[in-house]
Amino acid sequence: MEIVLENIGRRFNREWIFRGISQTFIQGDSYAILGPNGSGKSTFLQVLSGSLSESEGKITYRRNDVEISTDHIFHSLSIAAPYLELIEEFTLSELIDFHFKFKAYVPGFDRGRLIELLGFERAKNKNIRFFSSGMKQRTKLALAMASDTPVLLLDEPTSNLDKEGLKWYHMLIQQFTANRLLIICSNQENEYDFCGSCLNIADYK
Ligand SMILES: Nc1ncnc2c1ncn2[C@@H]1O[C@H](COP(=O)(O)OP(=O)(O)OP(=O)(O)O)[C@@H](O)[C@H]1O
Repeated sequence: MEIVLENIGRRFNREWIFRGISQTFIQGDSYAILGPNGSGKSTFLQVLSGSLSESEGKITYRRNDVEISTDHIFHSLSIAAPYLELIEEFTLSELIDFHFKFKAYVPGFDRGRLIELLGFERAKNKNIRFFSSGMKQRTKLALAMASDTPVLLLDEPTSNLDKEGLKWYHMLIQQFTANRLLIICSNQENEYDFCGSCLNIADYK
């Protein structure tokens, strides 16, 4: 899988958030999207994922040399981001089953193993509404990691995680990201210091 950006720009009304980004993202590599608060990292990730349109330029998604349209790219992506809410009315077990109606598990995984990975055996029948913010963040990360997609997009992956959570996040990165295209939006070095390339969104104003 590769994502090719040619001269991409996005504006809201008259304000350009970024312009002139040309970059090829290749499966098997990891990339950090950097920049201070409000610089446009999340906007960039949403454009990259096809959930927000670009204002100028061109994005091409290709898998095994076959082009994928923006309308179908969702199937190839997993996203964990603060603005993507979990369904609060579901229990953890229900949420997992719902999520995996739309995505396949990575080989060897199922609901039980995912709950084990989360360490939430005692919370599996608890409504998401009653989860702490850290528990919700762990859940978002685990759902994305355990989905069998070539592309993994993470926005502020360790927000609300404690020290143990940070270690757990690094374990997930080790276990689940080999041979995938990993893109992380961050302004915290310990979230992305293993990434092979960095792109600073503030350079594209
Ligand atoms: N729907 C929108 N309409 C107008 N402006 C928007 C919209 N969404 C985002 N913006 C603006 O785009 C800019 C970039 O926001 P964005 O959330 O992408 O930044 P960020 O780098 O992810 O920030 P943070 O690190 O704080 O999460 C901000 O000035 C924000 O106000």
